[in-house]
Amino acid sequence: MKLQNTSAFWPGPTISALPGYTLPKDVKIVEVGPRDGLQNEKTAVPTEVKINLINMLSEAGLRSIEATSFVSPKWVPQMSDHVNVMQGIKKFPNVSYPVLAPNLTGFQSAVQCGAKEVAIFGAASELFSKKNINCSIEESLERFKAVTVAAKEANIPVRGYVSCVLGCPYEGKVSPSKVAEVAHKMFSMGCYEISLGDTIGVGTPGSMRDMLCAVLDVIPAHALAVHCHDTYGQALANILVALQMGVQVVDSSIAGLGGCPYAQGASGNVATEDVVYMLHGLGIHTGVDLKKLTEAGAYICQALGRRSNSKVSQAMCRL
Ligand SMILES: CC(C)(COP(=O)([O-])OP(=O)([O-])OC[C@H]1O[C@@H](n2cnc3c(N)ncnc32)[C@H](O)[C@@H]1OP(=O)([O-])[O-])[C@@H](O)C(=O)NCCC(=O)NCCSC(=O)C[C@@](C)(O)CC(=O)[O-]
Repeated sequence: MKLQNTSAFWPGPTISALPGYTLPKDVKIVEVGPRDGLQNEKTAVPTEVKINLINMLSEAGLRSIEATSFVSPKWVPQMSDHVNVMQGIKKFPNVSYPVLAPNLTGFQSAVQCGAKEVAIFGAASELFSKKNINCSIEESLERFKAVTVAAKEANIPVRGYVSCVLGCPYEGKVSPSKVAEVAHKMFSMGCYEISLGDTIGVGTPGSMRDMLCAVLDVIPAHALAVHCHDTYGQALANILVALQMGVQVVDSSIAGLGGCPYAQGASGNVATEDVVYMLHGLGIHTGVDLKKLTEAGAYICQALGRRSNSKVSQAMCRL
């Protein structure tokens, strides 16, 4: 696979923030491909491929790369090689390699393997919480409390996800006030950042704005991230609205890989290549090298035997 026209992006004029907000000059991308991108793959992806991918993503200048999950192998078999992944990757200085930990068991195993950051993951929808982590929202918050207490003692930063912020595969509409309530509880227990997940990619710029309005009443913009799946092709538009409301952290997945095993029909996250192209085009700094990023995307697509979901990669590579 030969890369073509890898410098073919044209920075354009930037845009304004929405009234009352500030557009960020620098955006941190949290690369979730090795975890969210691969967790739903039906056949086992070789551990060596996962390690190579993470190393290539580190080389590309990403500052945060979610490496794996310390969840039950019965629930998500694809992540059962978490120990070998964590021990096999090169740990670049100034790069964080967070891992998912749903409970104290997961947290303890993660720390034993050298994890320096963990992420807990809750939901704004009762039914999704039950399907995904086998407990109610209230019970999940109890488990998360135990993780945040242990993490504080171990000096490990904790990121918090709230899923289904713009809709749930089982309950449909989710109210912005419920998202704000769960996000605030997780923030109050010590999460340094709350990532707001449009798990099934049903949001549109208006619903993103309304949800963020509610959350920004209780959590400052600098402690928020957006995590948009691209099922209906709305992810970049939704991210743009979030940027215009001051959000400085965007989750994305190399080559647009992914989907949640407990959200049938949901497609992958927005592609990292497409987010980087948009941000650089707006004059927003990411520290990411787009050429190296597309090479990482080409590598994983070749290993999985599939075409990239990234429009930018498709444009840059003759596949
Ligand atoms: C939360 C549990 C573990 C509860 O699962 P459970 O079955 O209710 O757990 P349990 O506490 O009853 O224990 C049952 C067995 O699991 C073991 N166990 C208990 N905990 C662990 C652990 N951490 N790691 C390994 N093993 C564990 C435990 O030791 C026991 O073993 P046994 O005695 O039967 O041999 C399960 O539901 C689970 O693993 N769920 C994970 C689901 C998942 O990973 N979903 C995808 C990630 S979320 C996502 O993608 C959304 C996101 C984050 O990207 C944002 C967005 O897009 O919205």
